Amino acid sequence: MNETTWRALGAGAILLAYGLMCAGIYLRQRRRRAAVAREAATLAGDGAVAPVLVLFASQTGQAQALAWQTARGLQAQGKPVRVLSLDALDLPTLAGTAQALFIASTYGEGDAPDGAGVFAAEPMQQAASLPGLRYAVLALGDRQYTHFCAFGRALDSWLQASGATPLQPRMDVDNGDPVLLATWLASWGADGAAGQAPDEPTAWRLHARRLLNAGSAGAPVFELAFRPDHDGAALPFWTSGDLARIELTSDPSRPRDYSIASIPADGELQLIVRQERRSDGSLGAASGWLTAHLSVGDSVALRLRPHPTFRLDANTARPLILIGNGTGLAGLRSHLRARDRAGHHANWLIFGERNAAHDHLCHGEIEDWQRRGVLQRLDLAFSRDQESRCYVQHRLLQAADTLEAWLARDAALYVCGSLEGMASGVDAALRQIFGDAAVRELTLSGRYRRDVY
Ligand SMILES: Cc1cc2nc3c(=O)[nH]c(=O)nc-3n(C[C@H](O)[C@H](O)[C@H](O)COP(=O)(O)O)c2cc1C
Repeated sequence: MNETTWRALGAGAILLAYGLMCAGIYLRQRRRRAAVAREAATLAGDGAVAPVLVLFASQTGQAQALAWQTARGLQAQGKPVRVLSLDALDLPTLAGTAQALFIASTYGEGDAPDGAGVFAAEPMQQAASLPGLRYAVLALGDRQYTHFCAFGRALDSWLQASGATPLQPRMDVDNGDPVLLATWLASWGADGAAGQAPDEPTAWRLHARRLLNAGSAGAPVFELAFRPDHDGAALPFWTSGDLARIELTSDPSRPRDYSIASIPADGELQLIVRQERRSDGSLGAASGWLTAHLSVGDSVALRLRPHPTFRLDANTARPLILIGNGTGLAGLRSHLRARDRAGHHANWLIFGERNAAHDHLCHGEIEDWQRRGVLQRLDLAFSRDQESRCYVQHRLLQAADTLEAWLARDAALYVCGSLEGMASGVDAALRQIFGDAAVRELTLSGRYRRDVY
C-alpha cells in the first residue's frame, strides 16, 4: 500500500471513530430524555389536555422542592403537569406549551445554577419565538449578593423578548421569604403553609470537636461530631452528598448549609467547618458559634437537606473522580465512606490545601483508603509548598491523559469546595482538556456534579 492509501485509511478510521462517538452521545441523550419523561409522566395525566410545564433551575434543591409543591397544587386542581429541570427542556417543547411556570435560583455572580447552565448558555443566548406561551417566574435569591435574583430576572427578560405573555409579575424572593413563597404556592392551588422546607429539624448533641489543622497559616478547621440528642434515638435518614442546615437563634432569617462529612453507618453526623473571621476580627456568626461558642454536650437543631444534585444516585456504579479543596473535603469524604462500605474502589481523589505539614486534613483516613485500595489514585496539591502556587486544577491539567482514560471508562466528576478559585479553575481546566461540548454532555448526563460555595 502506498502513502495515499494509508492516509485514506487513517482518515476513514478517524471518521468512523467520530461517528461512533456522536452515536454514543446521541444514545445517551435519548436515554436521559426518556428517564426524565418517565419521571414527569407520573403527573402528566392521560395526554388529552396539554400539561402545564413546571421548570426549575436549582443548585441545592429549594427551587426543585418548590417546583414539585407547585405541581402537586396544580394536579390537585385536576390539571396535568410536567416537572422538568431547565437543562432537560428543549425549545420546541417550550414553544408547543401553553403555560409554563419557572422557579429559578441564582448562583456565583448572578449566574444560573448548575442544573440550568446549558439552557442559559444556549437557548437563552438569543430570543426565541414563543407567542403562544403564558408564563410566570419565581426567582429565588438573596439580597446580600450584588446580583439579586439575576438569573430569574434574565429568564423573565428572555421570555418577554421571545414574545411570551406573563401571567403575573415576576416574584423575587429574598432568602426564602415565607410570605412570598406562600403567595406563589397559593396562586397555583398549593398549600401555602407547606412553603417552608418540608424537612423538620432534629435535635443533636455536640459529641466531639477536633482541630484538623494545628499550626496552619490559615484559619482553624474543625471536625464536629453530633449524635442524636436522646440516647438510643434512631438516626434520621441522609445519604452521602447531603447537607445539614443550621439556623442561628441570633439570626434565624439566614440559615447556613454545611456539607455532611459522614454517613449514617458512622453513627454520627460530622461536619468540617472553618472558623471564619470578619474584617474587624470578630468571628463569623455561624462558624464562630459552631467552632468556639458551642460546648461539647450542648444541643443543636439541624435540618438534614437532601442534595439531589450532589448525591451519587445514577453514578453509584461508575468510577468517581473527587476534586476539592479545604473544607470541601467534607462532601467528598461522605462519598468515599459510602464507596468504601459498598466495596466500590474505583475512586480518585484530588485534594488541595495550603501546606502539607499542617493542612493535610484527614490524612490518616486518606492514607488508610490508599492502603486498602479504596483510592486507586490520590493527587495532592499543597499550594504553598513550592515557589509557584499549585492548585487542584493544575493537577488535573498534569494528569489530563489519566483523566481522559477515566472518563472513557464512564467516570463521574464530583467537585466540592470554594467556587472562586477552585471550582471555577477546575471547570476551566476541564474545558481546556475536553472542550465545551464534552463538559456540556457531562453536565447534562449528571456525570459532573458540584457542591460549591
Ligand atoms: C455560593 C452562592 C452564591 C449565590 N449567589 C447568589 C446571587 O448572585 N444572587 C442571588 O440573588 N442569590 C444568590 N445565592 C442565593 C441562592 O440563589 C438562594 O439561596 C436560593 O434560594 C437557592 O435555591 P436552590 O436551593 O434551588 O439552589 C447564592 C447562594 C450561594 C450558596
